[in-house]
Amino acid sequence: MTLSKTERKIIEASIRDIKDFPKPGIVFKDITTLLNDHKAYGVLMNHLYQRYKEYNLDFIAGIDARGFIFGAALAQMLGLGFVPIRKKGKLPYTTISEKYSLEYGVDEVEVHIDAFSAVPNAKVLVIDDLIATGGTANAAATLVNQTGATCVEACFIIGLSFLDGIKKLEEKTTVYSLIEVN
Ligand SMILES: O=P(O)(O)OC[C@H]1O[C@H](OP(=O)(O)OP(=O)(O)O)[C@H](O)[C@@H]1O
Ligand SMILES: Nc1ncnc2[nH]cnc12
Repeated sequence: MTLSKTERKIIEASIRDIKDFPKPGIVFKDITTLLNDHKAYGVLMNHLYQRYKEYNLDFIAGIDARGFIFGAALAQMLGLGFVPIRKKGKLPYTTISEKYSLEYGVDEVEVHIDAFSAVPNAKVLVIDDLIATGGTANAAATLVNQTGATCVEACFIIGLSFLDGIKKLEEKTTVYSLIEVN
């Protein structure tokens, strides 16, 4: 199930473009306006629910920080557990971690080693608000797979398809992005 034209229009209209943030030449896709728009947020969450109720998922894993907002709400709607994939140094229990490249330098994400252990061979959806270079999502999918679970799909509200993040991630898992920005 994919987004209808009407659903796409409502969601797209609720996302605000901020030019030259955080630096000149970047158009920042601001999802705070989507979250503030009850109708658009509802259309989005209902679409995600309708799509993923067919997937027989075991967990939703959200990426720090904006992926938590969509991931935790979706997990609750689907009756599934939510797992946070966090930036380094935030999780209290034993973790596994994965480094990834940013435009400048490196960063690292972590997950609790037992996050998916309640279900053997768990099927996991990774979710975030946006994919740009794909470094963050790639590291998240790698972590999920390293725990013994499987990342069956990675979902993004916005995909910056002028970068090759989606293409790279598709080598590892199925990718679904609702709004593609060229
Ligand atoms: O595809 P990439 O090039 O890896 O970039 C995408 C990531 O960047 C943003 O998060 P950010 O690291 O800014 O953290 P935040 O959600 O805490 O703002 C966004 O929410 C994604 O997680
Ligand atoms: N253009 C963008 N807008 C919002 N979040 C981002 N993360 C990486 N690139 C981004």
